[in-house]
Amino acid sequence: MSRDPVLVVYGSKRGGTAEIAEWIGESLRAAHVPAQVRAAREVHSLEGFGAVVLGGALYTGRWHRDARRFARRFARQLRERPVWVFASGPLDTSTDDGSDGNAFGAKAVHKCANRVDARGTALFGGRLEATARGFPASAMAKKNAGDFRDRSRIEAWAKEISARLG
Ligand SMILES: Cc1cc2nc3c(=O)[nH]c(=O)nc-3n(C[C@H](O)[C@H](O)[C@H](O)COP(=O)(O)O)c2cc1C
Repeated sequence: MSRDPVLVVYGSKRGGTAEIAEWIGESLRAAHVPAQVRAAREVHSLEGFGAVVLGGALYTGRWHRDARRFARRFARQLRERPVWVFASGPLDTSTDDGSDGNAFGAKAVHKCANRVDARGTALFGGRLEATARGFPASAMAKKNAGDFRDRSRIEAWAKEISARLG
């Protein structure tokens, strides 16, 4: 097994995707794979990391800017390492079967994943709190608030990663 830690990085606006990244980090460590979790915009080098899991929230059909920038900035280094990509978005259970479901923006995520030769890409449900402030989130929250992140599915995905790194 590679001794270098896995870097789990995320772009998140309202914290839901950041928490998914933490769950992934915890699952990797539980499988004896060292992992560090960071906000994508705070990472300035991939040196010392053996693999990367890059995730971002979906907003208006786009992957979070920090995730896109990270993929662009480190494209070459990412292609030299095992990489997995995820996105969190739909406020429903449509991705629970492993498909892209109603994830508006999934295409852009797959495109980015291809560019960095990702070994796997997963789309997860999102979370929008009923108390979300600011427009249009507050208006959306009136109809679509809820937590659609399936933690056990996310942990199973992380376990697959640890098995492939092992
Ligand atoms: C204004 C707004 C736009 C959104 N646009 C999309 C979208 O285009 N596609 C999608 O799948 N989810 C969309 N969502 C759902 C978010 O991706 C979901 O709430 C996600 O969990 C947010 O992650 P974060 O808490 O890490 O910011 C949108 C949510 C809001 C509030």
